[in-house]
Formats: sequence, structure tokens, C-alpha cells
Amino acid sequence: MAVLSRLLRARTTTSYAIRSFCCSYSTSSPPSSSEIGGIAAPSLASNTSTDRRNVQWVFLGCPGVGKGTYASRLSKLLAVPHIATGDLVRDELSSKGPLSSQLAEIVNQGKLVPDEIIINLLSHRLQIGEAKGESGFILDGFPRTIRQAEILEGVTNIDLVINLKLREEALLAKCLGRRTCSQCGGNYNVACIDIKADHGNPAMYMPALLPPPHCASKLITRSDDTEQVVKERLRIYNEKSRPVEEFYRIRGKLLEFDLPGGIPESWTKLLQALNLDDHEDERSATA
Ligand SMILES: Nc1ncnc2c1ncn2[C@@H]1O[C@H](COP(=O)(O)OP(=O)(O)O)[C@@H](O)[C@H]1O
Repeated sequence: MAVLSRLLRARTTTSYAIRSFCCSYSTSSPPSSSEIGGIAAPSLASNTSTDRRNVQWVFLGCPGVGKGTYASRLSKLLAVPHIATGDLVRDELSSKGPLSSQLAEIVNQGKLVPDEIIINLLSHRLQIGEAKGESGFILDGFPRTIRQAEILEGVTNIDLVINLKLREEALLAKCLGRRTCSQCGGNYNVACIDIKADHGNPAMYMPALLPPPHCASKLITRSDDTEQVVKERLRIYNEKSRPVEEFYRIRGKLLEFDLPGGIPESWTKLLQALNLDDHEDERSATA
């Protein structure tokens, strides 16, 4: 991981040409896979075997789709770190370090942070993980541009990219409904999405995820979750991040996943799509 973090940094701050990448993150043969709906979903066995490196997955999807929710659940299930670049940016903002005023302005306008800054934050996070003995990762919010995807491809192999999808009309409401408990850090959503079936689209119901009573008076909203800023983030996603889906689609790494409804239903279906449903049963049985 230290090598990965150093290479990431070198790759973006200089014109460093990476000729080879040889460590446990090198180009080992891709994990064995089973075909699901024409998409190669990894078999867990290949990713957890000790003679291979751990999973290296990426989550893509519009703001509000739920990348953080599902990436964090998978990270616990697979025992790999969930690394969200949005969280790294928010940590930097709250640290009041030298970058924070520049970052605040960018984030509060819904714009993307320059690649150099994001890669430095990510490299630093990977180095800390290395020191703690972490291996593998589930990236959430990175890469968000073709350039970031190319930089990542230049330094390591990504096994799988999960593209979470939700109907457009639900995304804004879900962003505006997000709340975090300022004390325990728990994430909730006060929006209840109830879309009727129309024009061949099925109905969709996502209940609110309400906080427990002890968090209810401590809820905060992200400063960039206002209607104007979310609309700008959605516009930027379509302009800069949508092409990243195609980048991975043509490389045969993209798993498209339409969220069918609320978390219990979507989680079960996501595990099935990833061939991980047996694994969760085993975990609960041995817990
Ligand atoms: N990979 C990235 N490249 C550039 N900016 C980023 C990246 N990841 C996060 N950011 C910045 O952090 C903000 C919050 O990111 P995130 O929490 O992932 O938001 P979202 O809910 O829009 O997916 C983004 O709007 C952007 O300003």
C-alpha cells in the first residue's frame, strides 16, 4: 500500500512514468469470476485466499445514490477499508489546515477539487492504512474524472467497479434528506421516497432512515447538501464522472446495479449480484 500511495502521488505531481508496478498490488491475474447477467462478478473465494492480494473495488454513482452506505457495509463484510475521498476532503476542511479555505470554496460550490489535492489526500490516507497493516480497499468517490481513472490504472489493478444507479427524481430528495449525528457520526436520511409507477417504470419506495431518539437533537446537514449545490454536483457528475463509467465498461469491469428500493432490499440484491450472499450467511452464522 505504501508503494501505491507513493506512486499515486508521483503520478500526479510529476510526469513520472510508471514502467512497472511490482509489489503485492501488481498485475496479478484478475480474480476468477462467474457471469451474472453478462457481467463478471468476482467470486469471494478468489479475493479472500491468502496467496492473493485483497479486494480493490471502486464505487461509482451520482451524489445521493448511496455509495457511502453500501461501500461501508461491504467494507465491514470483506474486512477491507472503505476510503471515501469526500470524507477525506471533509476531514481536511474541519482540520482548518492550510488547504481548508480553498477547499471550502470549491466544495460549497459543488465543484471538483483539483486532482493534485485529491491524490495527495488519498496517498496520505493509503500511507496511514499501510502503517496499520491494511490491505485492499473499496474506493468511494474516486476516480471521478477520466484523468483520475487513468492515474489509478497506471498504478494498480482495479478488480471491479460497482455503478450504483437510482432514478434521477430520487437523487435530489435523498441528498437533501441526509443527516449526520454530530456526536456518534451515524448517517441517517429523513427523506421518504415514494415514486408511483409510470411510463413502464416500476414504483419505488425507499423509507426514511430515521435516527434513534438520542441522536435526533444532534443532527447536522452537510454544507454542500443544498438544492442549488446538489443540482450543480449532479450536473458535474454528468459532465465529468459519467465518462468514467464508460472507461470501466469498455474494460469489462463495470457492474451496473439499479437500486430496487430501501436498504434491506437493495443490500440483499447487491450481495446476490456480487456472489456474496453465501458469505454473509456464513458470517452471521459464525458471529
Ligand atoms: N475524486 C474527487 N475529485 C475531485 N473532488 C472530489 C473527489 N471526491 C470528493 N471530491 C470533493 O468532495 C465533495 C464531496 O464528495 P462526496 O462526499 O463524494 O459527495 P457526493 O455526495 O457528491 O458523492 C465533492 O463535491 C467534491 O468537491
